[in-house]
Amino acid sequence: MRTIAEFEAAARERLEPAHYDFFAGGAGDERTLRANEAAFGRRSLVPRVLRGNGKRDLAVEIAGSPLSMPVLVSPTAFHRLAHPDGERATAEAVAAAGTVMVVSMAATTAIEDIAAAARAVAADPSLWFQLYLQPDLEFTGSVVRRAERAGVRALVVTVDSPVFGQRERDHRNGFHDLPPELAVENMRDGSGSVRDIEMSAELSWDHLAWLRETTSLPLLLKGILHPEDARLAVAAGVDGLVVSNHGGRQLDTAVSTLDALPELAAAVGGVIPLVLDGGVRRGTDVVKALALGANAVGIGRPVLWGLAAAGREGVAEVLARLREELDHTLALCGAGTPGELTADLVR
Ligand SMILES: Cc1cc2nc3c(=O)[nH]c(=O)nc-3n(C[C@H](O)[C@H](O)[C@H](O)COP(=O)(O)O)c2cc1C
Ligand SMILES: CCCCC(=O)C(=O)O
Repeated sequence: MRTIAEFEAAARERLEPAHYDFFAGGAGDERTLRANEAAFGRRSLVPRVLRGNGKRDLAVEIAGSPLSMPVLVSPTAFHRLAHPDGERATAEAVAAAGTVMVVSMAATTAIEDIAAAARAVAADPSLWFQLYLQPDLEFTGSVVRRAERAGVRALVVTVDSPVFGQRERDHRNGFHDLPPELAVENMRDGSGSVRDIEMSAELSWDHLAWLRETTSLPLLLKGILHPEDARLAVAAGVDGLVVSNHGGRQLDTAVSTLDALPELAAAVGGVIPLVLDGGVRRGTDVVKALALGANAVGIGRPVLWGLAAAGREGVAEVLARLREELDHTLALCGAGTPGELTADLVR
């Protein structure tokens, strides 16, 4: 299998239909889900030539973490629904590839076990932890302490989910919960019972200020689309933003991330890094996002397709293909590094 589309087809064959739909689906009419990919298709590259870039270097640094390429793994829930090895397999493949895995708060493996798996293949792996701020701040604080002790290098606070998106496929399939043998392991409280993740519309910048006080880890906000929110985030001392519409799973008809990117890049003016996710499937997509102002991209579903199709090897293969395509596209655009990509290369 060479392309992410082929991995998706293989994953679809293997997965229970309701689980495939949970991974693949989006909110409402899935307009935003489609728009993310379509936005890359609407743009063309205008390559430069004779630039003398025989040796390319894909490495970047984001929020203090080194990445071997400007592609990280966005947080996705329930990896053990995709493959029995679940998040451990993902962590091994991502650590071996030298990039960042953002572990979902809704992982089906405990953060300590994910960190151990990553450390078994790389001396100093970069794991970030995604957090839904819980209205119970004391419990939120205990999850943060746990992630810190496990050695995560940044927190990614998802802010696009004041309520859970309406996913019609899940309603139709009656898919609402994990099977009884799986649990959201990072939501265990002191007594060992597993709490439900609460989405809360009460959350405000005050809660973020509390989090900023409670940890010294770099903080990124995930799910920023409005430039004014980007400015507020900079003012709040946030260390980075993930330009995301949750892969079209929250607000349907929300702007595609690539369309939102230029205004967000202008709003932050390079003061903090921007990671874009949603619809990235090819090396050319990565180049377009970087040229229009992202410092890196995140991939969600492609990792799940690799994992479902072939476990750790499948995730490794998805990352290897994207790296190869990115390197190839840089060469064809006359660029030697991600930093050389500029907006004039995109129409
Ligand atoms: C099955 C699935 C589960 C997800 N779970 C989470 C999650 O737990 N936390 C979160 O912040 N985002 C979650 N996301 C959103 C991803 O982090 C990311 O924004 C999105 O998948 C990017 O789009 P892409 O799948 O087109 O690459 C999930 C996405 C999918 C597809
Ligand atoms: C409570 C699980 C949240 C998973 C999630 O964020 C998603 O499915 O998009």
